[in-house]
Amino acid sequence: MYTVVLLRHGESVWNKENKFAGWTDVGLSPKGVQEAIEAGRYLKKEGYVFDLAFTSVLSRAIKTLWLVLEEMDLMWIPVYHNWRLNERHYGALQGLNKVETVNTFGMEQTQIWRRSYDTPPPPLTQDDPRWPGNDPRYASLKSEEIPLTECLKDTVARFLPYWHETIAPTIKTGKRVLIAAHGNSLRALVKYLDQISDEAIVSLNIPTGIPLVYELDEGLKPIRTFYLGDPEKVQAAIQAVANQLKGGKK
Ligand SMILES: O=C(O)[C@@H](CO)OP(=O)(O)O
Repeated sequence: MYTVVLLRHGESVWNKENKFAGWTDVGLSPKGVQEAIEAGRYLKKEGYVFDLAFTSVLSRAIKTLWLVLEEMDLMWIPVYHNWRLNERHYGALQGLNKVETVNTFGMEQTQIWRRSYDTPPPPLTQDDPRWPGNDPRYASLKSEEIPLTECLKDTVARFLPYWHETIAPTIKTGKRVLIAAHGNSLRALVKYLDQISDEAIVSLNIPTGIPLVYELDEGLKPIRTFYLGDPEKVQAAIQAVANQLKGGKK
């Protein structure tokens, strides 16, 4: 049996302000820093150890991983960064407040952009300052790999090659792996591992800063999955993510 731990970054400044972030490189809020430290403490207390870690190229996931590894006395393990673990690109919604988006475009449309499997938000144009193509961390990407927007289906499509080519083979060598990433890149992985349908994935939400443990069989099929934390608090945190559009006028 293999054990892999997935961790969404701690609360970001834009999670706190309830803004769509996507590939915007926002940092952790003070609460997010605390969540990451507590996740590290909890993992250590429960006896988890990692041989290596994977993360995105976005600071909120990297910083979360740093804090976790510091708490676990594991700052020395190899860490691999890859853009394929980035958050889903939120297109022209990046930077907009979620409730204000509901007020402008309506709940139904906003919910489709936020959670439908295959309808992406409106795209950026390449002259938009939010376009990632001028950012040096994406310099090695082909232009067709740099998203202008993404639905979850697109995130699954760009994430899975990294899973199949790098992460899954690493797990199969027996290495104990931690993946620090984002709400929607982890939803993409959970969808794949648990074979969740396109319809059911709409209502799956992942809370910030709470380790999600997967015990996998030899073929990397899930045997048991659980969050490390008080079940009531975990449920409340999941519900809070689901409720982020609430409070709008339409
Ligand atoms: O803003 C984002 O990039 C994501 C994660 O914070 O938001 P959501 O949960 O609405 O998909």
